[in-house]
Amino acid sequence: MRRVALVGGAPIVPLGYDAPVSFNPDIVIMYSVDQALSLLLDSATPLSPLDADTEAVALNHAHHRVLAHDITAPLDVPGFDNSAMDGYALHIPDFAAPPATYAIVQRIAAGETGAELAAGHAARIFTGAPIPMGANAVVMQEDCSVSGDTLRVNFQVKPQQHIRPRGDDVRAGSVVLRAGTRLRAQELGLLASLGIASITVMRPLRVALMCTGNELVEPGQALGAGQIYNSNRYLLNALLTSQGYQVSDFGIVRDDAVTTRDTLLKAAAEHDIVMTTGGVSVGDEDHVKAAVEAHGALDLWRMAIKPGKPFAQGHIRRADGSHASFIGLPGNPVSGFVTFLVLVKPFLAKRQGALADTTEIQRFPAGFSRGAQTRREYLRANLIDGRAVPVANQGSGVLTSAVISSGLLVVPENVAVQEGDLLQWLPYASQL
Ligand SMILES: Nc1nc2c(c(=O)[nH]1)N[C@H]1C(S)=C(S)[C@@H](COP(=O)(O)OP(=O)(O)OC[C@H]3O[C@@H](n4cnc5c(N)ncnc54)[C@H](O)[C@@H]3O)O[C@H]1N2
Ligand code: MOO
Repeated sequence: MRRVALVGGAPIVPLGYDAPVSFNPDIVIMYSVDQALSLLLDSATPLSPLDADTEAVALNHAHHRVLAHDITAPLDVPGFDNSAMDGYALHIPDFAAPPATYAIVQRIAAGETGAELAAGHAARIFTGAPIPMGANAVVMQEDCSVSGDTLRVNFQVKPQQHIRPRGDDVRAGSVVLRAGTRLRAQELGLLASLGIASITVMRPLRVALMCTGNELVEPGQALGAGQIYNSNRYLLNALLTSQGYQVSDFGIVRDDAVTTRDTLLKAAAEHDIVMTTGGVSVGDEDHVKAAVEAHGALDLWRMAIKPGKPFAQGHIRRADGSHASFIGLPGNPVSGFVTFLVLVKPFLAKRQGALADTTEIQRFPAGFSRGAQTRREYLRANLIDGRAVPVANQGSGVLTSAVISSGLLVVPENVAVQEGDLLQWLPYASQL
């Protein structure tokens, strides 16, 4: 007979407890977040950059995509010594003490090339223009005076000042980006600076998203008694597309066993990942878990996290014997938001073939005190005067808590917090 762990009476897995790796359907264990995360990551097989899981895309379509191969610079950037300032390129013979005068003999704008500059001569030059042969420094126009064709410099000029040397940014032949890099704006700019017009990236993971619940109504439609709008669909679609995944939106799935099963199987046949919201707790109308167990397996269910305790993960078998990954997010929108950021995001990133996130852990002093809790809690909080202060209403259905906060403050399980204790801080800005 199944023993269902109840809130409060659950066999909470203490920190450091070495839980069995396989899910035993007769015993419902509460995994710690760390255990759950390592189970998830261990089970996340990356798409292979060697097979059909790659595609060539133009740079403008590569935002958020993951590089399939290392990128080696085909050229130096900049490709020539150039001026960092609007001013004058000088051929200074001896860098003697000021003042000094130079004959202005040429003018070089960006995109042009100049002639060799003789000793004691100056070239009018503009930012980005090539430094002419012979020039060994640039002075800013506001630092010197011009009279006719003569330039007067009243200060000590340093050799090579304001000259951006060839290869200063990137040297030809160096590896500039590693396979598995997720392309942000700055990586796209760098690739363009190398003249690269299209790149090979991993095909995006195909994610089927469905929201279960008879109470759900799409925005734009009238609400009946007891109904609510489907917020998870929009929240999760945005989270998934912000990471570059290809989302198939299955909309609302009604709470009945057959519809749930049929939709899950159809989604599994055509997608890498099947993601559901709702229906993973212990209620009679929670059909998702049962369908996954019947047509695959749950590898993970319930963990000591707040919000997000009923989080489920597993796989669904396809007709050909392969399987799709299953992610069952709790129905409460903030629980889905938090478990997506903490667990699903790194899982999907690894499945996609992205390099692991190596962002350094940030910590901030707690702006509050409170007793120990058995679940690790991710409080929606703000940084105020250098302290992390949770927003007032932390309900797992209270989406405004995620809107008015700037990140998640992590309160470890079984630890009492004293004001000033350093707690891990996960800013949304680095998450989304
Ligand atoms: N007896 C117990 N009841 C509950 C437990 C428990 O351990 N024992 N856990 C609670 C916790 S914690 C959570 S979280 C929820 C999660 O339940 P489910 O994942 O099965 O989700 P539902 O019951 O379907 O919905 C929960 C809640 O969220 C609302 N919801 C669902 N989908 C959406 C959506 N797409 N957009 C907006 N809101 C949605 C739904 O109406 C419910 O209010 O279970 C607790 N119960
Ligand atoms: O874990 Mo639930 O997400 O506390 O509301």
